[in-house]
Amino acid sequence: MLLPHQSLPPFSYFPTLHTQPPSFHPLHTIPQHNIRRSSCIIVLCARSEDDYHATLKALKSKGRTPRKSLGQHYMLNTAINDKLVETAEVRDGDVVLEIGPGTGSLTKVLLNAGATVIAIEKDPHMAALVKERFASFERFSEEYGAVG
Ligand SMILES: C[S@@+](CC[C@H](N)C(=O)[O-])C[C@H]1O[C@@H](n2cnc3c(N)ncnc32)[C@H](O)[C@@H]1O
Repeated sequence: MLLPHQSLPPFSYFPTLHTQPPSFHPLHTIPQHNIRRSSCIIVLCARSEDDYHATLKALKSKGRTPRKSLGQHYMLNTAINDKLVETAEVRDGDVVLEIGPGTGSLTKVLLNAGATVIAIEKDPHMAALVKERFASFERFSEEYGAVG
C-alpha cells in the first residue's frame, strides 16, 4: 500500500522537527501506538543502486519461499513499479509510508523518485533482507530503538 505524504498526520503534530534533509524526522510522522505491532521499521532516503537478483538469491539461500498467509509475492516486472510511482505522483522530497516492502523492489523505485521511504515490514526475515539490500541508504532506524 502506498500512502502519499499528504495522508500522514500534519507535521505540527510532532514536537521534534529536524531542519536538515529530510527537513523533519520521518519517524515522527507516525504515532508510535499505530506501529508497535510491526516487526521492523526501515527509513530510507537517497537514490539507490542495488542488486535485486542478489536479494532473491539471498532469500533462496536462506530457504525462504513466499508465505501466502502474508500475501507475499515478488514483483519481477519493474515497469509496474514505475507505473505505480508515476500514478501516485511521487516526487523528489516526498515522504512515503510503504506497508510491506517485501523484497524492496517498489521501495527502490520510490527512492529513485527522490522520496524518503518509511517501510514497515511484518516478516522479520523480509525486514532483514530489505535492511541488508538498502544498508547504505538507511537512516534514522537506529534512533527509533524499540522497533526493528
Ligand atoms: C506483496 S508483498 C510486497 C511486494 C513488494 N512490493 C515487492 O515488490 O517485492 C507484501 C508484503 O507485506 C508484508 N506484510 C503483510 N502483512 C503486513 C502487515 N500487517 N504489516 C507490515 N507488513 C506486512 C509481507 O510480509 C510482504 O513482505
